[in-house]
Amino acid sequence: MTENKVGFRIFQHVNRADHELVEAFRGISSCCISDQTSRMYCMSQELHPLTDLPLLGTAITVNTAEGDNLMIHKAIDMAQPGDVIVVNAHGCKTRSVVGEMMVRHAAARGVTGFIVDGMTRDPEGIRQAGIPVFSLGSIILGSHRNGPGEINVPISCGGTVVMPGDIVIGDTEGIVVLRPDDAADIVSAARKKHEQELDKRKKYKSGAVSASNRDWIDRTLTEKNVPVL
Ligand SMILES: O=C([O-])CC(=O)C(=O)O
Ligand SMILES: [Mg+2]
Repeated sequence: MTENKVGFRIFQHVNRADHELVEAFRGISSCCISDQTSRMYCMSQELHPLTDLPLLGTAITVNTAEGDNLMIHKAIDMAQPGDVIVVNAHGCKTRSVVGEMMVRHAAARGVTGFIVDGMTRDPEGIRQAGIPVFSLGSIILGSHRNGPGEINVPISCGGTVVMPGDIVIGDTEGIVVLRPDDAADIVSAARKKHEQELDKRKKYKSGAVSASNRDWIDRTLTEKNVPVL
């Protein structure tokens, strides 16, 4: 029998979404992507963006003990360019688990963002570090470095399941998580919606009163027998 290491172990292999598929989402707003998932694959808005940079990449997942970042440090060293480090820190608000130096080190290794369901610190330094970071907030207290924790297991982050290799897309609106197998079905519809919105924006700016078809409103009200008194 092998020694039981459940809760304190590292999986190295990640089935990352194809680079081209990931890149196909670049520039599309997270809202337009979310709308193509029946609005079912978003993280909680409690995860705040510390920067206004867009986030895009494949997930490396970390399940870490409250207030401990040993496994996050290890994940930074294991990450490949294009990875986003997604951390379940169990919503712990009494201690940070990621700070500026970690973010800068990760960015230098090609990591494209962090999502931390827990606290970060050094908010100003993180804003200057050049990659997007989302967290529950900032706190001065630093992290322990003892474990336990796990790398590259399915995790919960922002109330959503994240699997290693998933596509994560974020901006100031929020964060969407996509299984690679679902992503191809979503991308063209999401881009179409995004482009329609850009077009409508132009029309509204130029003074067009009705840039979109409004028929559905009265149709729905009629279907529901809503009296207009
Ligand atoms: O050292 C840590 O654990 C967190 C931190 O403050 C940094 O990375 O700058
Ligand atoms: Mg620091």
